[in-house]
Amino acid sequence: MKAPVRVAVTGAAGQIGYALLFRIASGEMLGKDTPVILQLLDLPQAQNAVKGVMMELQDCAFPLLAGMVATDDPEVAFKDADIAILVGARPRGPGMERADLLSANAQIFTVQGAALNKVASRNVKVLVVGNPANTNAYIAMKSAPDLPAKNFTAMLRLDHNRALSQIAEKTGKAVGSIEKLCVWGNHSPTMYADYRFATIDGQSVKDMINDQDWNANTFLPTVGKRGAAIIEARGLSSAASAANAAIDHIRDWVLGTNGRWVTMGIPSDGAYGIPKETLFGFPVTCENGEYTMVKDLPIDEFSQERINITLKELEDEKAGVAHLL
Ligand SMILES: NC(=O)C1=CN([C@@H]2O[C@H](COP(=O)(O)OP(=O)(O)OC[C@H]3O[C@@H](n4cnc5c(N)ncnc54)[C@H](O)[C@@H]3O)[C@@H](O)[C@H]2O)C=CC1
Ligand SMILES: O=C([O-])CC(=O)C(=O)O
Repeated sequence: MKAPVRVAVTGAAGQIGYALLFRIASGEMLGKDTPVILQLLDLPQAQNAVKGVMMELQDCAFPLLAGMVATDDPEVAFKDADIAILVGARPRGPGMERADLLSANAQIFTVQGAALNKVASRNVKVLVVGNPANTNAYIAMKSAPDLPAKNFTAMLRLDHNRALSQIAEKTGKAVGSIEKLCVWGNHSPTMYADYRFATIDGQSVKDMINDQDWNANTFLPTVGKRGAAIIEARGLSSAASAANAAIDHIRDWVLGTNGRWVTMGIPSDGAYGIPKETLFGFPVTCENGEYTMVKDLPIDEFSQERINITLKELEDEKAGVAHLL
């Protein structure tokens, strides 16, 4: 048995928290040989609800659950954390865009970035889920100057998974057979899900679909507006699929992807003309606990236009929070 891994989860009493914690404790995120200690953060008024979730976790008798802490203090929640999943933030309701949450949520991430900086493991892997996820991850990263910037990531995996399923449906092939898909940019309707490089059993997905009208007018809007469609249908934003994407993101980062591409929101190193440190969705592969961006992909005119639009939105969001940093 390995040593326990300290996993901090914020927003532990929320709906994503409820779909996430049991799967982490059962070993689905870090493997069936890795015990975990859950360090749960939520607001003071949610502490009772967190206690209830902890009682249920206890009642599952998970052999891998080596300990639990509940707190409203980020410096307690992040103490020596190896992994920090920052979910706690306000979700949007019908008619809102994720960027509308910026003023409500931005300050959460200055405080939590500073707390991570002070008390977390120096190798902590941070995943920001709370919206707007890219800019919140950027704020946390800038608020934690003593931690490596590369440790701060934003969740684009739900978009990636949504795109996989749309392509599987269109081609009639199995989701698991699709390789080399990626989603560029912001977790917002401007994201650019790109199947130009994707293959199924070695065959080009672009050639199989061969329908640019479907790409531009059906696929991209469906993936880009899926979060809003779920809010419309459920009256609440996605929770189980978001928790599932968070599990996928951390599992792949920690345990590796065996050469397969996945999408992560990561600080740019300047590649593809994306300014350094911009938290942007890129194709990556993961190995030995590190991600590596897939470089030197050709960007055609349509793709460049889409990338410019999502970049512009991120730059505007960044300008909007400059006063906090
Ligand atoms: N990146 C992505 O793909 C996705 C992101 N989201 C976002 O995730 C966030 C959480 O969503 P839900 O769980 O559905 O919301 P929720 O409202 O059910 O739960 C949020 C929880 O966070 C807590 N919280 C609020 N401020 C906090 C703080 N400063 N510290 C610690 N906890 C705090 C609340 O008390 C609540 O328990 C939202 O911002 C939502 O928009 C949701 C789906 C997908
Ligand atoms: O749409 C929302 O507000 C929640 C979310 O980020 C998603 O489902 O992609």
